[in-house]
Amino acid sequence: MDVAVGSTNPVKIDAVERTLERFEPTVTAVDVESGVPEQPWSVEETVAGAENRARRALAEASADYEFGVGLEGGVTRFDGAPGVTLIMWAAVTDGERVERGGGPSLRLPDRVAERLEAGEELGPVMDDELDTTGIAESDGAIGVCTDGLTDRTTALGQALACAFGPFRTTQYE
Ligand SMILES: O=c1[nH]c(=O)c2ncn([C@@H]3O[C@H](COP(=O)(O)OP(=O)(O)OP(=O)(O)O)[C@@H](O)[C@H]3O)c2[nH]1
Ligand SMILES: [Mg+2]
Repeated sequence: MDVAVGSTNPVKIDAVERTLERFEPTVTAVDVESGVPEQPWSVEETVAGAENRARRALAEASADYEFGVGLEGGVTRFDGAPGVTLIMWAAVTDGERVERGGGPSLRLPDRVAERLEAGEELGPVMDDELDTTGIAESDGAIGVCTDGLTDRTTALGQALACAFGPFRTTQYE
């Protein structure tokens, strides 16, 4: 099974390889535009980014690729909930149908949220606050903010499972 992923971020490629392991996929990174801002600021924008990445990755891959996958991280405010929430969404397409799946979400620290509201992007803000380099390519904000109870690979993998599963099960026929 050949899968084209709309990102070159190794953590996203790893999430796809690990989650789909039982299908023994060949996973290829395709450098595509998400078509949304670097830091999406709503569920709609985040889902749109995931869908664009999935469609564009499949369109740019060679013809024998079966699936395009898009993974997108975003932030949003939810009515009635305090602060700014990190969200992540996956989209999978077979070229006709598109399925979407949501991943874990959690409230970001207020000092991080304030900088996002000023227009900054989460990855660089986390690196700056933590004095790390490339946290978005390893544990991610979700790994740091859960004290390692989960990490970005696992979290994105959960979103992917929810978007990919409907292509495998007969429950939707
Ligand atoms: O979903 C996430 N889970 C996390 O735990 C996490 N930690 C940081 N970020 C940041 O969220 C922004 C949009 O993410 P994103 O989908 O554009 O990813 P990315 O920029 O890392 O890769 P890519 O755009 O090259 O594919 C980027 O600033 C990421 O650094 C996370 N996103
Ligand atoms: Mg990005």
